[in-house]
Amino acid sequence: MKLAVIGTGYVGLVSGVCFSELGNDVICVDKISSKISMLNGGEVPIYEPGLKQLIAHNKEEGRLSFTTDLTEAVRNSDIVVIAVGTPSMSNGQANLSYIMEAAKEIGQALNGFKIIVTKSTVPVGTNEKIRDIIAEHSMYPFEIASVPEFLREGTAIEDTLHPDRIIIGAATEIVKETLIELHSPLTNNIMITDIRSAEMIKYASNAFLATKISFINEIANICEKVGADVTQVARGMGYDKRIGHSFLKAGIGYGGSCFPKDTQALVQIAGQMDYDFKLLKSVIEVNHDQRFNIIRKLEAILKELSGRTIAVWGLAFKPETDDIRDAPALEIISSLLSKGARVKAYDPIASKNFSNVLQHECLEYCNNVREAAENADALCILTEWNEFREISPDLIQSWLKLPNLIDGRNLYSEEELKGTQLIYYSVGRPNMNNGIKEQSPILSI
Ligand SMILES: NC(=O)c1ccc[n+]([C@@H]2O[C@H](COP(=O)([O-])OP(=O)(O)OC[C@H]3O[C@@H](n4cnc5c(N)ncnc54)[C@H](O)[C@@H]3O)[C@@H](O)[C@H]2O)c1
Ligand SMILES: O=c1ccn([C@@H]2O[C@H](COP(=O)(O)OP(=O)(O)O[C@H]3O[C@H](CO)[C@@H](O)[C@H](O)[C@H]3O)[C@@H](O)[C@H]2O)c(=O)[nH]1
Repeated sequence: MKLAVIGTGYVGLVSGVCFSELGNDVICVDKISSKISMLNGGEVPIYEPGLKQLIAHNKEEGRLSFTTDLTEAVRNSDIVVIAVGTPSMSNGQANLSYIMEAAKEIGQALNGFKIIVTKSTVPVGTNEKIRDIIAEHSMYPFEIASVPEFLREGTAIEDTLHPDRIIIGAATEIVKETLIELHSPLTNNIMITDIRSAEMIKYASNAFLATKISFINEIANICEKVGADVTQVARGMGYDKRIGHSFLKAGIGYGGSCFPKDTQALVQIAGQMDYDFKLLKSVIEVNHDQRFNIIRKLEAILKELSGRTIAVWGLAFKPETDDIRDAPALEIISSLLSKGARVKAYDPIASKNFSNVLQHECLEYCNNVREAAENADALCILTEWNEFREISPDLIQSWLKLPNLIDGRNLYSEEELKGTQLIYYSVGRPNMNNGIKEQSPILSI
């Protein structure tokens, strides 16, 4: 099949290259000419493991190309995939301006029957608006479909080539049949549904996963008070098949380009229909507060942060990505700076993106873990990069001026801390001091 994919962010690029890998002819379009020049020159504007090689392979095979010319791409395709951004507006609602603009341009470009598939995450009813806008600008017949995307950054190719499920929201047989044929090499688990339900499945899935994270973070906060270990609690809970192990890692809260924006958008979608989504509002509030536990823990140890030097390892919202959209590190570092601390930050690949949005005279971007940690009054770990796991707590202690380690991702085990003189605060686990576990007071029962 011939596909035009509009937008070369994570979703457009990864799904475009994966469709190409399946043997389809794919033209990826972006209005940002620098992105297209990079892609044509063999560079990839985002960091995603394996993506560069897969793009190169499919370009060589002659099945994948990049252009800024949306009209030409649409005219040479049977299926047009919309994968443009739907960022948050200041009130939390999804900004649909890129979607509407793309729909208009697609409508103007149509030159015969095509299926227009929306992969962007959009509020319920948006695909119907897309249909109206295209119809307004085109005299050719077309059909629409909602095929939401569930890939995760960092494992995007694996997720796309081996998805848990494909959701196809469509109204007519021709669309259902064509899209089943397109996706069937990926999985047998293809669910056909109506367009509005497909749109809602995406938001409900992200909201549910975000809820799991906020739930376990609250359990972690209680574990700290009662002297239990949240990693053990999550493990024990996860053995129940109805609960499962995934998305029960306590930490500093979720970030990234999706959960924060999609949870906010779903609250707004509900609100517009006069429904107060109380549970999701709490999930968002808990998530926002969780990142400040890092500050509270630092203050518990150091009291005053003004004049202190704090090392930070990890700026990306999660490992294996250079994406810093809504990364907890942004607010944590901003808070440290506002309290008068000096921050030495290191991330294996996200420092450049981070420094584009956060510059401060007291914020220094370091070239490696040691440079960041040396002579600091405390080290905070904010992203669980494997590179950090490999560094022993002993070595960290030898680099720091004061032996304070705040581990926001529970990287180290009790065993690894034994024998060190570190004061170690993690998430939802007993604090360690000089290699010894601190006992919480026993509950009066
Ligand atoms: N990032 C993810 O991991 C992920 C996963 C699943 C779903 N989603 C959803 O997919 C959508 C895209 O996300 P993303 O992170 O890939 O977006 P992004 O914002 O990183 O990239 C979107 C790209 O679309 C381009 N664009 C916008 N309007 C255009 C137009 N009219 N013509 C050509 N190009 C245009 C922009 O220049 C940009 O490069 C969002 O709705 C998002 O919520 C994202
Ligand atoms: O147990 C967990 C799991 C995740 N996180 C955090 O949650 C955020 C999101 O992680 P993840 O879901 O792995 O990354 P994303 O790439 O944002 O992917 C999510 O958002 C995408 C965009 O909608 C969806 O397509 C994916 O299915 C969905 O997992 C990150 O900050 C993680 O640190 C936790 O704190 N604890």
